[in-house]
Amino acid sequence: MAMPWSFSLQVTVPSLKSPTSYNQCSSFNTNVRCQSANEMIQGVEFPSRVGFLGLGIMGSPMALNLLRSGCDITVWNRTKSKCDPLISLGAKYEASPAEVASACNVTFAMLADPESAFDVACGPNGAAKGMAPGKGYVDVSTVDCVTSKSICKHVKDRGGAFLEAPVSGSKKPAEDGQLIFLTAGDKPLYDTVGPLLDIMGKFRLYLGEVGNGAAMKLIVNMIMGSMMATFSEGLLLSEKVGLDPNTLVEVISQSAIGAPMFSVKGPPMVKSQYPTAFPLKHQQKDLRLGLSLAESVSQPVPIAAVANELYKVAKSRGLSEEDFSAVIEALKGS
Ligand SMILES: NC(=O)C1=CN([C@@H]2O[C@H](COP(=O)(O)OP(=O)(O)OC[C@H]3O[C@@H](n4cnc5c(N)ncnc54)[C@H](OP(=O)(O)O)[C@@H]3O)[C@@H](O)[C@H]2O)C=CC1
Ligand SMILES: O=CC(=O)O
Repeated sequence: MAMPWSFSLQVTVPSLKSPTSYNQCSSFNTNVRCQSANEMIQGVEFPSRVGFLGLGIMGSPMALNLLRSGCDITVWNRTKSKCDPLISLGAKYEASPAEVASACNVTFAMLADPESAFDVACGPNGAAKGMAPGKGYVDVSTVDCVTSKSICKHVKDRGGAFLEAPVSGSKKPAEDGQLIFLTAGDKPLYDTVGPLLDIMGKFRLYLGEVGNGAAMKLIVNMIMGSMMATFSEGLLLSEKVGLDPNTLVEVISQSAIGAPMFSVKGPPMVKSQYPTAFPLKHQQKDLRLGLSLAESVSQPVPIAAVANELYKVAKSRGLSEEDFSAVIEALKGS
């Protein structure tokens, strides 16, 4: 049975998994759905109006992919100018999160941190004010479990449904619709927004109670932050002992510890280049939240704790807005 916040469009939805299919979408009229020759999904149920709050590095391409696939999108961002490219492609605009939520059946939020996610959802003009029975709120920001549960409560107090759905994957996966969604919360809402998650991502997981998605995301990023820190040490050590760090990257890529992160970030790191995909300040935030999660269950995480200190040093050296791979700079100069 269709949930109250959805309706059946009975249309053909494109697979947006390759940049080629983006290029085939020449019209951004929200009534027109682009079609790709392969991987068509028939009769998909979409929420009729979709809101998107937070158009930073991640939110912008995610909202763009929804727009390009024909969703009726309404956007809001604290810095309004970031809405303009989407508005010029056919997105609607509302002046506050509350107004977006009020105008839409389902509203996504992609905010920087727990404070901004809470404020945008539950502040004076927050999305919760626009929630009502039959509406859904999907928070895709990386936050801690306590914040997520608190946002959930505010949404539910207004009669809405809530799903936390933090993503794994960075700027490029967001652009390519290749994100991984780690969701938890109201299952009917998960089922309703599934087709939207499939436009933005390649894989989704439903983990049950609110807090489980946030915890999974923080654990993944705690590991990632530690991996990047030790990779940085290895690159610098290889250079100091007279080895070519690019050769180290190559060796790692062929070995059991090979990971796309090392192959993609390694070569620019060797050249001291850190084009921002995942801001260092967000990686440090995730380590901080991961440590707090570990503390809450008395789990020792000494490696992550040391890695966190390194990111704090990098931040103090003015590297917050650089890519998190710039953490290597914190190890230089001795
Ligand atoms: N970049 C990445 O690779 C990934 C990031 N994430 C997570 O996704 C989230 C967003 O990341 P990303 O897009 O990179 O971050 P950005 O810093 O690019 O964007 C942050 C967004 O939050 C908004 N914001 C910040 N503070 C406030 C506030 N006080 N009130 C209202 N809005 C605010 C910004 O608005 P404004 O434009 O006005 O500053 C912007 O829209 C973070 O939680 C991050 O950890 C998850 C996976 C990958
Ligand atoms: O949160 C960052 C990511 O790359 O995932």
